[in-house]
Amino acid sequence: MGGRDRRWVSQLVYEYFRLGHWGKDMPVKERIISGVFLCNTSDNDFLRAINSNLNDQVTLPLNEKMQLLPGSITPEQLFPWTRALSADVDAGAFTTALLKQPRLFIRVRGNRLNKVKALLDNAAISYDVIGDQTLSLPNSTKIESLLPDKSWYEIQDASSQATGALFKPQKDEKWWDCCAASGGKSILLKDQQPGIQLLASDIRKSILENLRQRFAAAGIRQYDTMVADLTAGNLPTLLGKRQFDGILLDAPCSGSGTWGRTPESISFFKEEEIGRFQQLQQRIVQNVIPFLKKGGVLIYITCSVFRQENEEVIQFIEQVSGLRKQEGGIIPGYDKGADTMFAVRMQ
Ligand SMILES: C[S@@+](CC[C@H](N)C(=O)[O-])C[C@H]1O[C@@H](n2cnc3c(N)ncnc32)[C@H](O)[C@@H]1O
Repeated sequence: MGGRDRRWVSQLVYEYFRLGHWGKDMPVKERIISGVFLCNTSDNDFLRAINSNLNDQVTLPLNEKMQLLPGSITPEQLFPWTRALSADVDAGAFTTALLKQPRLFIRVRGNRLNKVKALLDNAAISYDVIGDQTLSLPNSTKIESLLPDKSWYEIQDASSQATGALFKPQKDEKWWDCCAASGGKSILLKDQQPGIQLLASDIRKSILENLRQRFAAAGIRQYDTMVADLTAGNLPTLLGKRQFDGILLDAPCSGSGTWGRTPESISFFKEEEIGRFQQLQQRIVQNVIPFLKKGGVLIYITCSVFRQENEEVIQFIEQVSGLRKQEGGIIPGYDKGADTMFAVRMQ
C-alpha cells in the first residue's frame, strides 16, 4: 500500500473502534461503514464510493444520524461502564465525544503567544485560543515543522494543562513529581515557579531519559531525577529524611479519560482492572504521604473517568492521613476535544 492507502485504512480502523461495544455482532464491513458515517461530518470519499445514500446524510446532526443506523445507540453501548463514572462526568457528552478524534493542544511558554499565533497564521493553520497559553489545533497539525524553536511550547492536552491551576508552588519550596514520566507536569510546575527544588521520579529508567531530553529542550537545568518503584518498601532508603512542601502524584490509572485518542482500549478493557488500579493507587498514596511536610500539599491526578480511581481514592487519603480535599475534581475535556482528567489539591 502507498502512504495514502495506509492513512485511509488507519482512519477506518480508528472509526470502527470508536463505536465501542455498539454493533459488536454486525459484519465487520457494515460496522466500518457505520463508524465512518457517525465519525465524519462532511462529504467522505470512502462513504460516497461504498454507500452514497449514507454519505448524502453525513452532515446531519449526530442524534439524527444515530437513528438512521440499525437498533438504538445508547451511551452504555458506546462505553459499557457508565455506571462507574465519576459523579461530575456527563455520560452522554463523554460517550458521544468518543466518536470524534480529539484535538492537538499546545501550551505556549513564556510570553510567546503572539509569535506562535503569527507563525500559525502564516501557515494558514486554523486554531482556537483557550485562556492565555493554550492553543487547540487540528490533530494532524505538524507542529514540530511549524514552530522550529522547541523551547517555545509543550505539546500537552488542555485538561492536563488545567491541572496546573491547583499547583501554586512558592519559591524555594521542595516538590516531588513522583510519577513524572517524561515530565509534562514537571515542566508545567517549573514554568509556574522556576525557583522550586524539583525531584522527578518514575519506575521507568528509560522514561526519565526522555524527561532529561525534554527538560534540556525546554532550557530547564536545575532538578534531580531518581528511579523509584512507589510500591516497593525501599523508599525510606532512597529518600532518607527528605520532606517535601508539595507532592505531585499523577498516578498510574486506567487512562479511561484519554480513550478518545486510543479508542481500541474500549474494546479490550476489562471492568475488574478498575479495582486493580484503585489498589495500586492506594498503595502508592500510603507510601508517598510520609514524605510530605506537615502542612504540605498533595496534588492527586488521574486521567481516569472512574469513581473508584478518583473520588474513592480521595476518600481513602482522607481516612488514612490528616490531609483534606481543598479544591479540584473532574476536568471535563469532552466539550473541547480534550482528555477528561481528575485533579484534587489536598492539604
Ligand atoms: C500518568 S503517568 C504520568 C504522566 C506524567 N506525570 C506527565 O505529566 O507526563 C504515570 C506514570 O507512573 C509510572 N508508574 C507506574 N507504576 C509506578 C510505580 N509503581 N512506581 C513509580 N511510578 C510508577 C509510570 O511509569 C508512568 O510514567
